[in-house]
Amino acid sequence: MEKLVSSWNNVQTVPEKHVVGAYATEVKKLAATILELICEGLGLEFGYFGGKLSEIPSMLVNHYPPCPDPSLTFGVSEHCDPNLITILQQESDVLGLQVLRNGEWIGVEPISKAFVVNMGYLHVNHKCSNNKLRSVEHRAVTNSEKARTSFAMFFIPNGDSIVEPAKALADSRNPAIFKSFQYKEFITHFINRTGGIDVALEPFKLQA
Ligand SMILES: O=C(O)CCC(=O)C(=O)O
Ligand SMILES: [Fe+2]
Repeated sequence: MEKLVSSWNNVQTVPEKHVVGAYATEVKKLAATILELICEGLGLEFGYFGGKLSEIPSMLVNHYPPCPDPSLTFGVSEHCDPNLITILQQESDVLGLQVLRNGEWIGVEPISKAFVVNMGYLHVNHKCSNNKLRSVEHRAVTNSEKARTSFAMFFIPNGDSIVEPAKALADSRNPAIFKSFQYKEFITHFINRTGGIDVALEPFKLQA
């Protein structure tokens, strides 16, 4: 985490680096605990998601000024986060985040002192676990009167790390449907893709 904070040395727009650094450190611990609990729940070995798969913390502060006509623009259009796990704090009581459930967009009400935990897009790679872990499509809408701010901390795999269906979760009844790939191969394809998010993993699918 020191690396993250020292990388802000030239960033004049982070006024309270020690506060942000302390926040990032605590959120990182939370993410590590959640990832360990997920491992335990899925029957994966201790530390499966630790290390390289969640090595790079990245913080994004989203600020959405009021928009006179929210029907004209999204704050953030629909997407799945292309990382391992995201811990999001909705700062104010303004509704903005929506998740797609059964084809319907549902508002995620901000709860004071609570985080939203998003499984990243890489978890579609765990379809071999019968979708026990799903990445949810989400978006942020704007508000006609109030500004909104959210803080997202993304935990991103190291570019060289290998992403693959967990061997402990794939068997003859639930065969792996994706091949192993390096995270950097995926993210390059994800960024440069021409279609929707459902095509981002196409090149990594195993032949049926
Ligand atoms: O502002 C939000 O609630 C969502 C932001 C988001 O999805 C993102 O930064 O990836
Ligand atoms: Fe997101």
